[in-house]
Amino acid sequence: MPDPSQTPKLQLVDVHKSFGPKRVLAGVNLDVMPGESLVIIGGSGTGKSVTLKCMLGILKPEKGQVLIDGAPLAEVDSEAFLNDFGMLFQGGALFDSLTVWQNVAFRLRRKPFSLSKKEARERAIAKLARVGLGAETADLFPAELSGGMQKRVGLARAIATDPHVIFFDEPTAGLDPIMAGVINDLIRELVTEMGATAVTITHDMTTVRTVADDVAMLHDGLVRWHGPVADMDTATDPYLDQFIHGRATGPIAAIR
Ligand SMILES: Nc1ncnc2c1ncn2[C@@H]1O[C@H](COP(=O)(O)OP(=O)(O)OP(=O)(O)O)[C@@H](O)[C@H]1O
Repeated sequence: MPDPSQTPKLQLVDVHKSFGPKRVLAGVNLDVMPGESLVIIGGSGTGKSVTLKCMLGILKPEKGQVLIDGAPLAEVDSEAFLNDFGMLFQGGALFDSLTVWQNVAFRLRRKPFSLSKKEARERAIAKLARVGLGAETADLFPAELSGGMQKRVGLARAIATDPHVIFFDEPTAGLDPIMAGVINDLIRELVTEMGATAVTITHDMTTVRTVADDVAMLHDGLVRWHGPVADMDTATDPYLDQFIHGRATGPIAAIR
């Protein structure tokens, strides 16, 4: 379990982000402790992806700060930061023209890792094995794989460099419920065994229950509820209650 006296690995402090007149984040505060798995939930368009992009430095907040290990993201060596994180993209985002092992090893062949082709292939095959894919998949192309296998390859790529921070963007999108369960279990196992800090965005409640230590719910530009996953079901917040039970009626308007 994370130690609360530690400096958070990632912090959003009063983050504001608008697009023209559209205010998306209106003062978001979030701490993610080292080794913690935070899952961010919220309805469509509530700003989960925008929050993730602010954490990654892809979007710049107009106001507020993103801190990495207590230092402002703007002052962190961005290359070192980027080299220490892994990401599972929604839909896999594999390179069609590269084989499975080349996809997994993509960053390993580049600086600062700079593995030889032989070392990179060996590492890729080991990571594929970790996500349940045999060496026979290494030389296939992504188009030859099922959606679930592609997701596993995406996971192998996300962990290829043994990162300390991993982001999962809608990890079960497009998967059937059984495959979604397999991927959720695998994510939880990997995050625990690597001791990594993980941030997942999803609206899949099964992902929340499998992957989260802590849950943060975004609504109307703010963190509406943040707490341990074990407290989620007994929390009295009506917005959280409506969301986690998928009720059509409640404070969240069903038509947005
Ligand atoms: N680059 C952009 N330019 C203009 N508007 C944007 C941009 N990025 C996001 N938005 C708007 O910000 C709002 C929040 O979008 P975001 O993608 O973060 O939502 P989300 O919670 O991830 O939704 P979903 O669950 O549907 O993926 C949306 O209204 C979206 O249209």
